[in-house]
Amino acid sequence: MKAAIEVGHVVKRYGDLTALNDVSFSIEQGEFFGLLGPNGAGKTTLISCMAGLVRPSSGAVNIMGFDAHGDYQHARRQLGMVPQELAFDPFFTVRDTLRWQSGYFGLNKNDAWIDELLHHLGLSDKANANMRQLSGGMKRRVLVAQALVHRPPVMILDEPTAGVDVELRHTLWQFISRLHKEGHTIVLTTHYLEEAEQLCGRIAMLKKGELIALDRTSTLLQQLAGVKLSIKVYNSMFVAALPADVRALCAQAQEVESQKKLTFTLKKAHQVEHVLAAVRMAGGDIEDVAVSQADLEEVFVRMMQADSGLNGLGGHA
Ligand SMILES: Nc1ncnc2c1ncn2[C@@H]1O[C@H](COP(=O)(O)OP(=O)(O)OP(=O)(O)O)[C@@H](O)[C@H]1O
Repeated sequence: MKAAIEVGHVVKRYGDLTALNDVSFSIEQGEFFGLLGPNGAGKTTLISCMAGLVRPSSGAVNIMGFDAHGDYQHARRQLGMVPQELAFDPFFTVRDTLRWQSGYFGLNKNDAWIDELLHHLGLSDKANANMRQLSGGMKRRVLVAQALVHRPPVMILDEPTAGVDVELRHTLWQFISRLHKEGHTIVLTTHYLEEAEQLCGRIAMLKKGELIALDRTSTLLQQLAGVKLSIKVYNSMFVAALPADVRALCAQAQEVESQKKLTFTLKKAHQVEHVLAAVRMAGGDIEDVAVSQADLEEVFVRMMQADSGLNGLGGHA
């Protein structure tokens, strides 16, 4: 079976800036795939390459076997894209907006499907409202409907729930999950790691234009996370005396009301005792200890701040 999306050695340069540096991976049909990375990592550039909106400096993207640039018409038909930006003709009604988009794909009798989309996105009673009369959240629902008017097998969502209220987020995810169950391939960029953790089967992480991790969500969590150990200490002068292996496990050190809170990300539970013993040996006066399962947020922060550990935090109170 051909891949839903094949990204092959994609490089994108803007002048001196390399926004994407030799990125390669493929997404199978039917996957729910997450693309994560901090601001400026290259996520939007990459999905714009997928949608044929940005031309790679070198390399290529294929959508269901069609070159996103060389065969734009065919590739675009396979793809529904929900962009970050809200951009509509304010004088169009919701229905006109969706009819216009259908016409772009040569679909002139698409009202039955448009009605279905409006229904599932809770927009039926807004069908004849002008776009400018809609709230931001409603406009975002129309963006989703617009991406789906031509029933594309592959759907790309660029931070679809940014700034959206809880209810809409819930409605959207219910609908997107349904599409996924029906066999659609879904690619999602998000800053809400919780969403990615719950929804995505695999996750790719981008950092400064490079692909730094790509794995099943569960594997990524197992391999890189594990246990989170937080300790509160009165006196943190001891930090400098901690052995290097323990310092390297420290993901975060912060001041909380004249106390120091150190957070360690550990792969195995038995390391908890090792860290606590090292803190005591170094003269740390432990006030409180909390152990919990690490989540994707920690994996992400850790990977993005790779080798930071206690460096730069000085280890002083
Ligand atoms: N048209 C452009 N011209 C010049 N530089 C650009 C252009 N588009 C993006 N960039 C730069 O490329 C880099 C990657 O940007 P991109 O928008 O892809 O990141 P992102 O991961 O989507 O970030 P965010 O989470 O903030 O949306 C950034 O440094 C950005 O400033």
